[in-house]
Amino acid sequence: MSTQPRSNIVLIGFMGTGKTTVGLKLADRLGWPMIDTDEEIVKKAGMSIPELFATHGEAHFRTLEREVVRETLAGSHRVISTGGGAVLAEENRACMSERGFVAALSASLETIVERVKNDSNRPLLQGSGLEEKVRTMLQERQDAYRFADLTIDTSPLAADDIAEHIFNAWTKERLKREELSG
Ligand SMILES: Nc1ncnc2c1ncn2[C@@H]1O[C@H](COP(=O)(O)OP(=O)(O)OP(=O)(O)O)[C@@H](O)[C@H]1O
Ligand SMILES: O=C(O)C1=C[C@@H](O)[C@@H](O)[C@H](O)C1
Ligand SMILES: [Mg+2]
Repeated sequence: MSTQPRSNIVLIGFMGTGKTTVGLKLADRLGWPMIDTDEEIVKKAGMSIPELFATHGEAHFRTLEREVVRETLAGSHRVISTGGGAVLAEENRACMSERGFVAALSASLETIVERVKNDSNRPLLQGSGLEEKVRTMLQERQDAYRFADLTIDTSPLAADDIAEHIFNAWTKERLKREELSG
């Protein structure tokens, strides 16, 4: 891997917490490209995420996701917005921490339901009982997001302010690292 450690910013968090929306703003602020792992998977597979789940199953989706995480993090100076379940693989968490500054976006149950309820692009949330599905998955996954360098509750905040907050935290960490390395 490249000799530049942690030279990317990685956004993690549950579906609907705003990783794609905030990632675009942050990339704009930094003048870096923004890469969305879900979009890279769609390109690789040549089909949408719902089609991919329906045709090849979730396990195959997760295999492609691990490949895409590894490939995108091999680069530097990128904002990488990840799929909500990418953190479930230990291999992905290790790669994210090694290669990037990791910001976790969170949101209340009510906010998440409100943000995702009219979108049919998330196969794990289709069918009835959306609120119960989100509640269960949030509980199951809460520990997987804890390795982040920073966590922000996005429920009351505008995407621009979240991007600014991450930019400031990342700048602080970079200055500290530069000071330490002399
Ligand atoms: N801070 C915010 N305030 C209000 N609405 C927001 C905010 N962030 C995102 N949204 C809206 O919530 C919806 C989901 O956002 P987005 O697609 O960025 O989430 P995501 O974390 O990338 O989800 P996924 O894990 O499924 O890719 C979008 O309609 C977006 O416009
Ligand atoms: O939380 C998840 O497991 C997922 C989130 C989305 O971003 C997509 O990666 C896919 O729909 C699975
Ligand atoms: Mg997204």
